[in-house]
Amino acid sequence: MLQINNLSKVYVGGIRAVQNFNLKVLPGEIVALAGPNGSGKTTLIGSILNIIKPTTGDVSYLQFEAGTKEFNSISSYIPDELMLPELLTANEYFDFISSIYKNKSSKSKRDTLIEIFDMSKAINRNIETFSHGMRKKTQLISAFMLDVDFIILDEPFRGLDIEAILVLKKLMKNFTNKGKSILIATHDLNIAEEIADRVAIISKGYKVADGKVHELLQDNHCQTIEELFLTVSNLKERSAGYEKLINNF
Ligand SMILES: Nc1ncnc2c1ncn2[C@@H]1O[C@H](COP(=O)(O)OP(=O)(O)OP(=O)(O)O)[C@@H](O)[C@H]1O
Repeated sequence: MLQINNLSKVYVGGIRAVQNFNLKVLPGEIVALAGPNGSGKTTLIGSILNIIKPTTGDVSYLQFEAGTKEFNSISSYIPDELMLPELLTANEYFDFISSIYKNKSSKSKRDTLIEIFDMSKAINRNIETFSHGMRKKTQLISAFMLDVDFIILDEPFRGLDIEAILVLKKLMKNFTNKGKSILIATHDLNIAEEIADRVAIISKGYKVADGKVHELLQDNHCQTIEELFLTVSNLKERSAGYEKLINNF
């Protein structure tokens, strides 16, 4: 189980990006993390990856603390930015990732992923020649070819075509059906509702909702996940205000 315990982050200058945040991602679960711009998602993910040092609190998976060799060897991460080594071919990049994860990388999984993401013809080309979607697929293949216990995905569906979206949804379900865990950060609430077992909403650094979507809708007297998001993020009044502005635009 991935566990974020009472995590807070105050940046230099006093900005409180994350405040007393707790979250569990159980084996077999997909949890979606959503929140308005600037609400603390990136800070939280950075803390899980040990790129950002929390002011208080910690992150662990079973007995392994974030930042340890053990923690890193059982996790993989796909960032939203498509930063890849441009002068390597996709195949060379996969070799490189495999060499880091050593025996945790599977050649047969890699071949299957290349096939189902329709990348067979591209893998011997330099990444610098890839489109946005091909870069995303390259990152997804590099994460799902590994035998890790949990994956963190930042906006994994952004820029993928319809077929790749369907493939990714199935892959994610297949991964968690084996008792593994996925945390995705996304602004796409419809996909979050469709694929996540639980949704956690962060607003101004605080966790303001965490649960199954149908239960959260009921508890907050909301009809849709968008309405829920605006309600728990305290943005409902603002949204009524800008509706007026748009009507008079
Ligand atoms: N390095 C930094 N120094 C100071 N403040 C920062 C730093 N990084 C982020 N912040 C602040 O922390 C808060 C949370 O930012 P964060 O990037 O975690 O939000 P986010 O939810 O990922 O936003 P978005 O959806 O726009 O990507 C914001 O107020 C932001 O200005």
